[in-house]
Amino acid sequence: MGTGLEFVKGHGTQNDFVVLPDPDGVLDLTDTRVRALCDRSRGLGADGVLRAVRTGKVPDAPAGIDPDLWFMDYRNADGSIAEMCGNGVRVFARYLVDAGLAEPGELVVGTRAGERPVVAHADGSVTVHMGPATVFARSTATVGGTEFDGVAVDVGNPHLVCLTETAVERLDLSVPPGHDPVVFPHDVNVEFVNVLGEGSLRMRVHERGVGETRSCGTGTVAVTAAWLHLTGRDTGRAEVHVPGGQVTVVVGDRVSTLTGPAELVARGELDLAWWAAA
Ligand SMILES: N[C@@H](CCC[C@H](N)C(=O)O)C(=O)O
Repeated sequence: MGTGLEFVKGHGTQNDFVVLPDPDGVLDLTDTRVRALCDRSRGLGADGVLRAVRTGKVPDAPAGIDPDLWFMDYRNADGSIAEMCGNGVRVFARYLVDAGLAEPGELVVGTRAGERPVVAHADGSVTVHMGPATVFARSTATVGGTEFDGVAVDVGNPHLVCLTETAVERLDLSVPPGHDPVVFPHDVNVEFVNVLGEGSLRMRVHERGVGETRSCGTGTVAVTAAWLHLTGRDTGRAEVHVPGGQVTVVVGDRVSTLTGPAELVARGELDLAWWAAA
């Protein structure tokens, strides 16, 4: 490698990220630089940025996370910070293993939602222990003047899940769905879901801080929890089909798991002059 800034590009079910290795926490990752990196015309293009930094070097990391753990400092494409990213953690784990920073198998990743145990499987897929998925309210979303009933779910970050009979392919998600700011004071990720059969869900998502994406890992956990809740159950399993692929979600009493693919597609260097000007 030369003198530029190292990056890795990866995706999980086509939710794509730029990984920036920064073990000592010295990168000045401003929201302007995140926006430039994620821009698909003037940057590398991505839904978000994952800075790989030791937890002890992150001043705003939640208390109680082992300072030696690798911390996923997640940023949305608009530069905003989010608590958690389910597809991002899978890509992050693959990056750590690929870079020799973690052994394949079981590892733990620090996130703003807390520690997340992960299993990096030999076939390239990754299982993430996502913590609890908590249904906390009923609310509504509006798309093109039509109101959809929804269930509010906390998966470390906020989600509004709308199960609907309208084919999700028909919805216009080019603009953010309307939502109730009293229920979601910090904005929200909104999912629309068709039930295909027992344990089989189809989802589209409009992500806070990004726009429509081809997948959202925390969203797949939220839609499974909401579907179970609306069918009178607290625990269960679903295959969730998203535009970018398919993942498996198991919602348990205290913890949910998300299993799906994670692929690294490129590694290279950012031009230092571009970075300085960004
Ligand atoms: N794509 C992610 C979620 C990323 C964060 C989200 N946009 C938010 O602001 O909460 C996932 O895979 O979970």
